[in-house]
Amino acid sequence: MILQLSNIFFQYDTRVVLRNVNLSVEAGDFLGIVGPNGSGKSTLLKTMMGLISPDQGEVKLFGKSIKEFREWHRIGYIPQKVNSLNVGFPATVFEVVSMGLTGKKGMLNRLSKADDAEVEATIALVGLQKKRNDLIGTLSGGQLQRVFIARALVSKPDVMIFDEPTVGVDANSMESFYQLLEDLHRHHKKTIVLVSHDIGAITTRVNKVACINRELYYHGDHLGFIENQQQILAQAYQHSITLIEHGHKTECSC
Ligand SMILES: Nc1ncnc2c1ncn2[C@@H]1O[C@H](COP(=O)(O)OP(=O)(O)OP(=O)(O)O)[C@@H](O)[C@H]1O
Repeated sequence: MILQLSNIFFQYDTRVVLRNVNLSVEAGDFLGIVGPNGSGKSTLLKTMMGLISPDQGEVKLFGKSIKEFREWHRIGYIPQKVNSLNVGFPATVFEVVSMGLTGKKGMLNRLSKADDAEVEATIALVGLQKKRNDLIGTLSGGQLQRVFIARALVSKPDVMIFDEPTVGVDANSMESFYQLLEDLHRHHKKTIVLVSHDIGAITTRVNKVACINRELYYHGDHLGFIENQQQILAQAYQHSITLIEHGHKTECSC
């Protein structure tokens, strides 16, 4: 078992965001997590990564309680809004991808020739060989996203966790992004967890789906989700009401 969340409750101040969530990720899963705006998807990922602690419940990574877990290089996390990060930072593609190894080796250790070769191979894997020496500030949104994927990938994680990776990426790059994920899953045996708004796009690519709106409404095989999609989404989205207030349209999932 790669990841196990048991009876997770979490609230920001008085607002309950996760209620009794039980979710597991097994080796070989390609899990898509869907749900309305503000339904707790990012909070769920942050809980998985130990960035926030649940008020109740237990998180286990690779069979170990998250409190004792230290092998963070086994998990590659690509946070939301990679594209809006400060890309004025004067570093090349090679340098940024190399940073993915410093966590594993420690900041003060120089990279060996073998490490450099690993960085080169990872840059090639995401299709950026020609951009190797370019400053990241000169890249398109789709290319920049690949740099961050390579940075997460270079330490050879077993699982890669993506939070809304296609936001700000154009349609062509999106298609090649999904192809890259498929390649990582199928040929490089990576377990993948992907949060997305784009239900149609992901349910045809993943093999498991979790549908959340604070509580979990579905977790299982993607075909089971597709078959019962209308019913599951109606239940999960039933509290997502659109309020018209003073002429402004406000999405409220409450
Ligand atoms: N740091 C925070 N402090 C207080 N409330 C927060 C904080 N972060 C998120 N929230 C609230 O918690 C709820 C869940 O947010 P979260 O970002 O987990 O949802 P999401 O499903 O990822 O949303 P989206 O699809 O819009 O990215 C929202 O109502 C949000 O406003």
